[in-house]
Amino acid sequence: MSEKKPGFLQRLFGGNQPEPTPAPGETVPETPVTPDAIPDVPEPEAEPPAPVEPPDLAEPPQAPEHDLPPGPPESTPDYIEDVEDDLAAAPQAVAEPDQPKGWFARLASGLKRSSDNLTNSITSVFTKRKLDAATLDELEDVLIQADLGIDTAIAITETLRRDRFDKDVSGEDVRAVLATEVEQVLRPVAQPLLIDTSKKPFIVLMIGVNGSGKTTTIGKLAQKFAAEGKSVMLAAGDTFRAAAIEQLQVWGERTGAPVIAKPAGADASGLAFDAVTQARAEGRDVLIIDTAGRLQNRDELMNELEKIIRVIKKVDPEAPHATLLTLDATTGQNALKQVEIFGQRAGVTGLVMTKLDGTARGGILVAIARKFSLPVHFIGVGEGVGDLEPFEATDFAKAIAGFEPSA
Ligand SMILES: Nc1nc2c(ncn2[C@@H]2O[C@H](COP(=O)(O)OP(=O)(O)OP(=O)(O)O)[C@@H](O)[C@H]2O)c(=O)[nH]1
Repeated sequence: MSEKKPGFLQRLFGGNQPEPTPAPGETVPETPVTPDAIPDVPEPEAEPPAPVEPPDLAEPPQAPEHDLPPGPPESTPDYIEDVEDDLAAAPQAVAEPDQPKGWFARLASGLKRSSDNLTNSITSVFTKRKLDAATLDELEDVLIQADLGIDTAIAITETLRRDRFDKDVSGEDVRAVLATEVEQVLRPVAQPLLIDTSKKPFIVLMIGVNGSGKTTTIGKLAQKFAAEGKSVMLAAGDTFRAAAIEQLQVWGERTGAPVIAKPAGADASGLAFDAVTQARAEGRDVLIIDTAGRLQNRDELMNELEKIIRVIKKVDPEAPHATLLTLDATTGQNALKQVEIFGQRAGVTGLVMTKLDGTARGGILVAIARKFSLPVHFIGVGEGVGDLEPFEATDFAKAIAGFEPSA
């Protein structure tokens, strides 16, 4: 699935850098990505999800808020048809899958803030200096501040201490060691999401904190699976927000996947049950279930998530076959807590890291990989449908260390 087009190297450090997505919790003052953006440590207090919110500005086109009449679940409820009429008249805000750049260029471009942050700091530490203990200490600080995690920071400095102590070391030498170490950490977790076609449907449950990119990722995945010829169904399990239901309907329209939805405020477990039953009856290949965003420290919301999973298991005891946690890279260290708690409560089977384009803290993925060894299936470096790709350790390691793919 990974697309490698020629010509991307020139754009690696590229001039036509898109305006980075603002990153909540960044040290650099920025404008928030969305109203739902999650602040960094200390952990924010959750606002209980509101039944109706105005749509995110950066989301796909949103119809005006509708009063959603109650009714039985069905593939295309009447109120959705009204929404679709409105959407048809609205401009399409979701990026078209036309991607002038190759994937590595987009990855490098997206990770540019992270890699600039690292490479500039490394360069400032290694300006014509022999490698001594003080320099190694400084380097360790730089690596920790880049969110790579203490273990990785120590591994890198220990390698340098062993091989290069008291010798001239350039920033580029250090970046090479960094790339090698990061790749070693990431290689075991870079695993594709394998769809077991013997499951009809293969059920993917998408979970994560508010605004982490669940719905957008579902849309991007639906597009990928549909392009592979799979028959996909979506379930609008974020029943807290009418806008989220509509957002998923837009993705359903775009990808040709029917969307099981209920009016906002409906019971998410009931919706999941109906969706699994219907997808099974229709012999669908893949069912992707959206869920409302919830902070991991909100016990009652985590209980609700556990209930959704119990209800899914009533129809298929082996399901969900994949429980994917979407992590917003801009949340930095808080992502470690999210993996831990969602893992305990919901049995996360794999990770998707989004918004790597909006942060200088992409190193957090390395810390997460080392600590949890959970598969990382996909990373997102933009809002467009082509900005989600299977995760590849070598590409990521080279991009974050500021190298070209062939280096
Ligand atoms: N820059 C950037 N933005 C992204 C990426 N993935 C998602 N987004 C944006 O992040 C915002 C939130 O995405 P959603 O998919 O609505 O997040 P969610 O987790 O479903 O949100 P809730 O339903 O509120 O929990 C939207 O504006 C997306 O376009 C990414 O990889 N890069």
